[in-house]
Amino acid sequence: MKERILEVRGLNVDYGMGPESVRAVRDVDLTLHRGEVLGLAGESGSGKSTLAYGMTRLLPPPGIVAGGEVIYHLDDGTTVDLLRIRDADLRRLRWSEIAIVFQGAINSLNPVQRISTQLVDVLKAHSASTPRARLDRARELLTLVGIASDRLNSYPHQLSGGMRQRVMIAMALALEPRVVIMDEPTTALDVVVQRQILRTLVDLRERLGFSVVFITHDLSLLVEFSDRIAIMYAGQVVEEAASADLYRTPLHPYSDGLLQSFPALKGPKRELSGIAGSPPDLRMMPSGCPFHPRCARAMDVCGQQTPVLGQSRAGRSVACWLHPVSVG
Ligand SMILES: Nc1ncnc2c1ncn2[C@@H]1O[C@H](COP(=O)(O)OP(=O)(O)OP(=O)(O)O)[C@@H](O)[C@H]1O
Repeated sequence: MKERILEVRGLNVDYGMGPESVRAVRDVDLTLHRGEVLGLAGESGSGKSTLAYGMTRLLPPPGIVAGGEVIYHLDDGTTVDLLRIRDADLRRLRWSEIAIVFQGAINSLNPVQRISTQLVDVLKAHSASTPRARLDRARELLTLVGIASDRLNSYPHQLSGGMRQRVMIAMALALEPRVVIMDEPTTALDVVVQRQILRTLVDLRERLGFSVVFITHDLSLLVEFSDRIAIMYAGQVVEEAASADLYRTPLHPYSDGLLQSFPALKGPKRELSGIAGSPPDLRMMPSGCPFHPRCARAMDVCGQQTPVLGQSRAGRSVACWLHPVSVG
């Protein structure tokens, strides 16, 4: 069996407290294995970023983790719950074990500092090497992500958007983390540049052996670059499958709708249909399956009872009454 590295169990995240609160992530279970790329997809507002912030304890207020655990498997075989360890211990794990590149990170480079200074700062904060060794490492990191090392002395504005994104990836990889979490890192870039950057990341993953959680609303990118995909809707994971299985035979009508929203990668051209309607307001969630008001295949049970994510009879992981969970 593949080695687990990060396990999210029963994670609930709320915005606000008391009667006004909304649940933006509901009872999410996810497992990331060593060396794999796990894609997280869903329309805007489905809770992808909230999940990523929640599991790494970086939620800005009024976000609150309302329950669950996030088990991280250390190299020595022991585990820690990221939601419960001390702040100081968590800080030690960030960057060195788990690196996170959040939405808009491309704009978080300091405009008045050279790339060299910013890369060296990350290295300085976390490792005790000499200035010379840090500079060499910064040069090496740039080369690793496909930027000529003579750009080390550039300022961010002297680099294209794609290069700035590559610098962010270089920073994330600086301390050789075992897990890299990326939230829509490439949406500000055009499709060709996005693909090139993802290709670089996936190639590096193969060479360096880290695992990736990659978050985007662009399912076509995930199908191409991830090993497994989890689909989120209204804060819940509604389907999880190997990328190829999801692409060939999506089981949840929502996954199917998302796939119908982009052109086929291979094979015959198909009609693009998308999904009618919009995601529910979290303050007024529909009864039963949250997707049923938009679902062309909804049955009576869908408005009455909430399906849970479980193994269907075919051994696939889906939360939908069309694919009842096998019992026993
Ligand atoms: N500060 C906040 N207060 C209240 N609700 C919030 C807050 N931030 C996010 N939400 C709600 O939580 C839900 C999940 O948002 P989130 O940003 O995690 O979704 P997402 O799938 O990452 O979307 P996107 O792709 O647009 O980033 C949304 O319904 C959003 O309105």
